[in-house]
Amino acid sequence: MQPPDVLCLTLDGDASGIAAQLVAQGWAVSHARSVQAAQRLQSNGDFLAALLVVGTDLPLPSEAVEALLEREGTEWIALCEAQALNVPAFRDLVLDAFFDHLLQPVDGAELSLRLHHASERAVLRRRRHREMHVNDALGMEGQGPVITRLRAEIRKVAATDAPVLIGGESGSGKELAARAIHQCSHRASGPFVVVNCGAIAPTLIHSELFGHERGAFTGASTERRGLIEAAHGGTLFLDEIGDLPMDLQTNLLRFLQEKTIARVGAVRNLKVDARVVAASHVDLAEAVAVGRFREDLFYRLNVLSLDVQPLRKRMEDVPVLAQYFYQRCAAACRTPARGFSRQSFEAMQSHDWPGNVRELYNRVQRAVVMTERRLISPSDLGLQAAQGAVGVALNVARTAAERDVICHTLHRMGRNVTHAARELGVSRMTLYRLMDKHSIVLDELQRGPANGTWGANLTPVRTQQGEADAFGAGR
Ligand SMILES: Nc1ncnc2c1ncn2[C@@H]1O[C@H](COP(=O)(O)OP(=O)(O)OP(=O)(O)O)[C@@H](O)[C@H]1O
Repeated sequence: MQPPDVLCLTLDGDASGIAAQLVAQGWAVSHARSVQAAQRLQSNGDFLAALLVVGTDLPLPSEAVEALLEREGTEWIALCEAQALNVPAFRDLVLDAFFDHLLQPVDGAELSLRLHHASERAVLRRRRHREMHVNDALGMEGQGPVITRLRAEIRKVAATDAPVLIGGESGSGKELAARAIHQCSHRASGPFVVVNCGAIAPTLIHSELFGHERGAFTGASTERRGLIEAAHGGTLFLDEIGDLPMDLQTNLLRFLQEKTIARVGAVRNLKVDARVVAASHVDLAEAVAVGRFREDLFYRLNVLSLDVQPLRKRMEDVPVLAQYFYQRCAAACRTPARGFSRQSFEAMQSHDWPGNVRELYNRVQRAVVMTERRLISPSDLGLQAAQGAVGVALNVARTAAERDVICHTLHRMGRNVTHAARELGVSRMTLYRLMDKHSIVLDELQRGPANGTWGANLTPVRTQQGEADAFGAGR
């Protein structure tokens, strides 16, 4: 087994004795004698635990040390003389930024034990960071204000158990929003059952939803659990709720009020614990007004409501969604395509997307499968090339350019963050923040750019040349 790595930074004095003790305890010690050297080691290695050995030269060069300590994923232990803790600035730093501290002279076994604890803590922190990152987007791509607000609303409604009614045009992402509510809720480990009320034959829908007992009707040779029961402990997603026949609306209302159902042909009721999330692309208030939907059920379902906006009202998300779908499709099939042409992005920006996100997905999927080009063209997408200068929003272009420059510089500097930061004229901390913002992972830069560009989250930027100017998707 590989010995665990520890970074040991000594700012003054001699720590060779401590390093020797750690080696004797089975640690692989990377020793640095300056903050810069420690930063270099940290950029090239992966340390769960690190040790700062402090002598008498206090206070420390605070900004540089703080930047080092702030780096996500490493837990630090301070090793100092007792009187060092009388220096208020150092004492505060120890309290605020270190996992633990030990006083000199130190016992090697004790130090090793604390470093193991620190490593375990770093593993936990990294896991939480990863999970938060995954949960951040709730599986919903897009960075614009509309989708950001929707994600915030989803988190709020997920914290309750009340019914939710989701409105929005077909293909806009209502089911995805319902899944996100389920996944953010305390029911996440339970089932998520989807019922498309418009797709089940009226003669079957009652027994599909509520189940039936044996012999309840001709052909019911065995008892059967319905979809509501199948959602016990989880979430029942009723899509196209406006298509539910009137008599079943009454039964559903009873379920919402009493949390019990009766299977067809049953003599007793069953208790079912399922949260109901319903969606409709028709205006249910209007359906109520014309007598096609029960008013009491509407109010019962509409306790909390979410509106998923059509794609044409959040065009800033189109490039991000297109890249996301491209990557998904390209990973699943052989395609010569390496990204979209500039004209494609322009054509996507001028299209009205009546079929919303589903239409965008279908167009990209078709293009990835069918194209014979390196860069997907508007015709591959089945779109007209945009007329005139339809551009990409300036902020979108800026973001893409910023990411590209950072990736290129890090790659050129052998993924050394310190050198790249110097080259870019920013501090290391700023560079780390920017890498975080653009989801840049150092390891992934090893392979180099596809088509000379770093595409993962890139969106188009206008250049002077023709169709060949585009961002690849960085596969
Ligand atoms: N923000 C998003 N990020 C990634 N994929 C999305 C996003 N929004 C929608 N999609 C995808 O678009 C497709 C349509 O979404 P969804 O089925 O949720 O729409 P819907 O509004 O429920 O449609 P319908 O009304 O026809 O049932 C799905 O493949 C879904 O995964």
